[in-house]
Amino acid sequence: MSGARCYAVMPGPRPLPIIGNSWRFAIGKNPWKTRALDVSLWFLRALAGAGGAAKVARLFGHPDLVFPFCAEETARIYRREDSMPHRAKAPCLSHYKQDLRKDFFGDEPGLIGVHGEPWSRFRSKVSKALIAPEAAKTAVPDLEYVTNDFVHRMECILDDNRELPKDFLTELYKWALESVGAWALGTRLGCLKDNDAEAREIIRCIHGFFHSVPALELSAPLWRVYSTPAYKTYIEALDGFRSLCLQRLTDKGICSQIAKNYGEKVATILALDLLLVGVDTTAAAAASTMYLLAKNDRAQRKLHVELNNNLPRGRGMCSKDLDKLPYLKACVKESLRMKPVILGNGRCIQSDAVISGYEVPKGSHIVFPHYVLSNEERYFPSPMEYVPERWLRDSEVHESMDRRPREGGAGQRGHSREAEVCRRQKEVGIHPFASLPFGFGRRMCIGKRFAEAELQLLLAKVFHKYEVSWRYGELTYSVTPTYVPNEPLQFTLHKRNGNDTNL
Ligand code: HEM
Repeated sequence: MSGARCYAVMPGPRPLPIIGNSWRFAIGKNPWKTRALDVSLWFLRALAGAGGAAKVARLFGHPDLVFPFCAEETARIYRREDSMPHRAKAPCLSHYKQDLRKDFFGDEPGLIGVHGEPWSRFRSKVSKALIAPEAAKTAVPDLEYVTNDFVHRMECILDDNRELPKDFLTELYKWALESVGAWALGTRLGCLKDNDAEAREIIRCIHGFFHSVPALELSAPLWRVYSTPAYKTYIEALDGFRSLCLQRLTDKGICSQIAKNYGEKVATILALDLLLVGVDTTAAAAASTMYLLAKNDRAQRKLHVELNNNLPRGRGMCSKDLDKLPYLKACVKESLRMKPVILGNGRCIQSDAVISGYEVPKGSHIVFPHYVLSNEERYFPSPMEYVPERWLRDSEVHESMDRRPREGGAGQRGHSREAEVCRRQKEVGIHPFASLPFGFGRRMCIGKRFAEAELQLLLAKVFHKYEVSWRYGELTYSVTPTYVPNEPLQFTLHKRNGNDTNL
C-alpha cells in the first residue's frame, strides 16, 4: 500500500469517545437524519473534495462507511470485486430468515440480506432464468393486462378536478405488486380491485412492510431489545407475503421454471425476495418519472409524439414495440439519474484496499454515492435540468428534434437550451459508472430488465392517453429506504383526443 495515505486522515465527522458517530443519527439533526441521507451525502461530498473520499467511522453495530466520490474510482473498485460481493446487511431481514423462521428457510435463505456462499449458491440457481432478455420480453403481454387495468383504475379514482388522489403512491405500490405477481408467480393477485378481502390483506401487508423498514433497518436497532410496534408489523407482513407466495405459486410465471429445476421451496423463497424489493423500487421510479415529465412540457410533448407514432393500434403490445421508443427509455434513464431510487449502492470489502488514495481496512463498507455523482456538473452538465436527449445516440437526437412540434417562441428557446446541454454532454461523454441506478457486477439488480419493461409499459400507456400536469410546488424527497416524494402525488390528467385506442 506504499504511497497511500493513512485511513485516520480521511475526512469525516469526528467520532466521540465510546459513542463514536452513532449519536449523530440518534439525535437526527441535519445533516444526519436517516430519512435525509441525500443531505448527508452532499455534506460528505463537500468534506471529501473533488475526486476524494470521506468516511463515517465508528457507528454502533455497523462497519465504517467509506464514500468514494469519483466515477473512475467506483469503476476500479467494482471491477476488482470478488466472486461473492457483500452488500450492506439488512439486520432485521437476516434475523427473520436466519433465526426467527430458520425452520422454513434452512440453508436456502435467498438473495436479499444474504451473503457469501449461501447467496452465491442461490443466485447461480436463479440468475439465468431472471436475467435472460427473454424473461422480461415474454412477460410483456401479461404486464400489459396489469397496466391496462391500472390505467383504467387511474381514470376511476380521479376527483372532479381530474386530480389523482393523495395516496397515489400507494396506488403505484399496488400496480407494482400486481405486476411482480403476474411476472413471478404467473397469477393475478387482485391488488387493483377495491372490494376483494384477500387483496385488502395484501395491501395491508405492503403498508406494514414498507412503513416499518426505515425504523428497523435505518435507525437504532431497538427491536433487538424488545418487540417494537414496527418489528411486530414487519414480521406480520413478512409472514403474510411468505404465505401468499406459498399459496399463489402457479405453473406459469418465472418462479415456476425455478420450481421445475430446484423445487417449490427455492421458487417460493425467490418469489418472496422479488416481492420484497420489486415493489417500492419500481413504484418510486414511476412516481419520479411521472413528476419530472409532468413538470416538463417540452419533454412530455416529445414523448407523446414518439408514442403516437409508434404505439400499435388495434392489438396488444409486444417487446418489439418497446424497442421503438428510445425517447421513453431516455426519459426513464434521466429520471433515475436525477432521482435514483437507491441513493448509493454498497459493498463490504473482504480485504484491505487503497480507495481514493487512502488505506481502507477490510470489513469497511464502501458506499458508491451515485446519487451525488449523477447530479454533479462534471459528469452531467446542467444536472438540475431534465434533458432525456443526453442519453440518446446522435441519430436518435436528430430524429427526436425533427419530430418535435413547432410551437413558437417558448418551444424554440427550450430547443436551444436542450441542444446546448446535449452538446456539453457530448463533450464530456457519459461515464458508465456515474449513474448506476441498478448497481453493477455479479450482485446487480436481478430484476432490471423486468423493471424497465414494466416502467416503459406504464409510462407509454399513461403519457399516450393523458397530458399529465403538476399544479403544486417542488416535491421534497425522503429515504424510506427508497428515495420517494414526501408530498401527495396529485397529478392532473387530461385526456388527449382520440389517442386512447390502445387501452
Ligand atoms: C426501478 C426499479 C429498480 C431499481 C432502481 C433497482 C435497483 C437495485 C439495486 C441498486 C440493487 C443492488 C445492486 C448491487 O448491489 O449491485 C438491486 C438488487 C436487487 N433487485 Fe432491484 N431494482 C429495481 C427493481 C427491481 C425489481 C422489479 C425486482 C424484481 C421483481 C428487483 C429485484 C432485485 C433483487 C432480487 C436484488 C438483489 C440481487 C442480489 O443480491 O443478488 N429489483 N436492485
